[in-house]
Amino acid sequence: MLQTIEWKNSTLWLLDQTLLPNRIEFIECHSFQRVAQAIKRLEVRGAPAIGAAAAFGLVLGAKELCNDSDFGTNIERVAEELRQTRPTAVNLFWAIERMMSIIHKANCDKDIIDLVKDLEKEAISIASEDCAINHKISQYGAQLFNEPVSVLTHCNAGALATAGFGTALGVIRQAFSEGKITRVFADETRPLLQGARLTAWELMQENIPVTLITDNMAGWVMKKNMVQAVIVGADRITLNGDVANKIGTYSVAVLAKEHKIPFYVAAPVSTFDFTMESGLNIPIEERHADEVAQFAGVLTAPKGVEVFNPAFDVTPNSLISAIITEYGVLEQPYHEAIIALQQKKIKGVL
Ligand SMILES: CSC[C@H]1O[C@H](OP(=O)(O)O)[C@H](O)[C@@H]1O
Repeated sequence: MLQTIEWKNSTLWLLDQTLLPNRIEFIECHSFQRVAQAIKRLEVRGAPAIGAAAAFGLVLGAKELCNDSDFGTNIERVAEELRQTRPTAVNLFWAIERMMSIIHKANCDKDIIDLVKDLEKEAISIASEDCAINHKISQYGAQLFNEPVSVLTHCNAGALATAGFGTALGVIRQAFSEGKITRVFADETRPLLQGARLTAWELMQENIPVTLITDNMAGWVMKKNMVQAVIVGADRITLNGDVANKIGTYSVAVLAKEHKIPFYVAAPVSTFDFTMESGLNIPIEERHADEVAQFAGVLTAPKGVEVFNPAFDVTPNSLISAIITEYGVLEQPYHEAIIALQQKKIKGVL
């Protein structure tokens, strides 16, 4: 499995996901600005992956500020520039907050060089923990399947979207290894085709049977009983269990309800926003019109046409059969289960 993110010799290497599946190239990041640019461009993407990338971006920023007389002020500027990259995935803010807490807890006379070493260790922990978390999510998720089934997934919530192994695709990998999932139907996921370019590619690397479909085929595939479950990732989950995920997820959830197919969400606790009651207030990133009106630089719509290009939508908790986390599977009523998760986190039990 290719490394989505690698910290080597104080340099962050990112697999350039905009070039997949045709080219495998890595971006060498020596500055936090280059990391911020990679997040904005989706050269690195996926909620856990952008959180880990931002954490290393902060390390790069701190190293640049080692001899800065106003380190405290300027590292905040680095954090803010990284926060501004993408608004929806809460993992980005969670990771930046976790890194900044290392700085805020350091006493004033701590040597900056030592502080940078602490930050580097924290970023490495965020990435390595994510891998372990993915495996826990995958084991819990695989237990939801008792007989061989085909599943549908949307976008890419795989190793490419995390620091390794994946959330929704992690469950698929684990369930496939146990003979419980026999085929995956991957929505191409317009406009940026994370399903066609990334999910189909990831699964084919491991000989997991995958059938690529266009987004508008999902309903018919369900109607024809070609899939028996849906599993997707998440970018932000609120206290009541509403889920923000790639645009088109809400439509898939409505179709799954109509066809009485279970709709599962797989996500680490770092994707939960414990400050937000419901999905009503989740900021939805809107991206450039060209992503919709062009393909590979070729106009596929009249020049100048008005475009609405939200990168995410929100699925209400009522459409979600279960939320799979590294601490187990949450079921309705989600508010109680998520508050309990929050209490354990506060007590340090998690
Ligand atoms: C485990 S990744 C979660 C999530 O992130 C993706 O969005 P993007 O490709 O724009 O970063 C997609 O919504 C995945 O499901």
